[in-house]
Amino acid sequence: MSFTIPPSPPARPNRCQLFGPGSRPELFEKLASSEADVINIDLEDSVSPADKAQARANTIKAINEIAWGKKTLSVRINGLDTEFWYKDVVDLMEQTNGRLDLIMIPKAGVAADLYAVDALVSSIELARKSEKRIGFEAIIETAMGFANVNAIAAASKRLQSLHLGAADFAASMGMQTTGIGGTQEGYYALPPKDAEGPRAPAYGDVWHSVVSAIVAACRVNGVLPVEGPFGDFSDDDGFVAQARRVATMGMVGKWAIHPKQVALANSVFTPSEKQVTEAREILNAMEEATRTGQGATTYKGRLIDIASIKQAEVIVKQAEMMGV
Ligand SMILES: CC(=O)SCCNC(=O)CCNC(=O)[C@H](O)C(C)(C)COP(=O)(O)OP(=O)(O)OC[C@H]1O[C@@H](n2cnc3c(N)ncnc32)[C@H](O)[C@@H]1OP(=O)(O)O
Ligand SMILES: O=CC(=O)O
Ligand SMILES: [Mg+2]
Repeated sequence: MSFTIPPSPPARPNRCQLFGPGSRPELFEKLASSEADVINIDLEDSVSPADKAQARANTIKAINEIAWGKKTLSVRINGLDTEFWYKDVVDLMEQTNGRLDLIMIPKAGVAADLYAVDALVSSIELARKSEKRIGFEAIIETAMGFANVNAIAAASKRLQSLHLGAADFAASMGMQTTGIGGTQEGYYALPPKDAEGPRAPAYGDVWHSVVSAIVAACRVNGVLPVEGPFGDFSDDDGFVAQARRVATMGMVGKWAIHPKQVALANSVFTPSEKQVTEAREILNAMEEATRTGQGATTYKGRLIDIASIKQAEVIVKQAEMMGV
């Protein structure tokens, strides 16, 4: 272990973040009564420019009037290159009653993007003598954000989670796709020309490198790594496959852009009974090994050692936080 110990991320469940446009107030009660851990009301890309002011007003009313229960409540503001974002922040902070938990910053490109929002939020909190400190979420969804992900993850003490936004990321990288997340038709390899058997394509994971970069940046800085949208809400199997891939890589949750995706995300990001039982058995086996002076032993025919304790603890801690 390095002498530098990374901070722990916020200890709250973040398995599913359900999004709804601020311009569709008829959805707000449905967001509040969903099973998602986090609710994101969107003022950005799901709201047309002509609706921005009304969406902001709807959102402020909803934050003040709807019973959000124990949900973490977040609003995605407009990008820092627009004329909308400063008023999003000022109005949200000055006209809500303390129920808002997080502000989501889209298209974060450099650490100073978070610094700028932090300065504005801090000034408003000081002016209002606010006891609550608003947290941040930021989306990595541009080539610039990818290139600067480590600096962005370290940019503000308010930052609680970093997200991959596959749609904008694909556009910014110049990727040849219009699909939002998941397996991409063009990203495959074929067996060599003279290999035996059928020449079936093997699809690769086009998001792998950016997911890995986000997870590492988050783990170094005590921030939660979260996957963004999966646009084809008719494809449950595709959603689950994508969610399982990123859960295996260390992400803690995923967005839902339709209510039918909430249960899918919750099931993937809640450790299963089998995983928890196995993790507890590994901890017991290692306790026994330690008692008899061994650093390594076997569990179900495979090696486990002191590193296995840390792996098993990840799953047990997740299960305890989620009450399973
Ligand atoms: C790339 C990005 O930036 S993604 C993040 C920003 N995007 C968003 O926030 C989009 C969020 N999602 C939506 O706006 C909508 O779900 C859409 C446009 C995709 C589909 O909307 P609809 O055509 O109304 O969906 P559909 O008819 O299947 O809805 C089924 C039911 O779920 C409800 N519903 C739909 N979307 C949502 C939602 N996001 N949250 C809660 N409930 C919802 C509908 O009101 C409907 O309820 P009902 O059965 O009581 O009538
Ligand atoms: O904001 C999300 C995205 O995929 O773009
Ligand atoms: Mg986006």
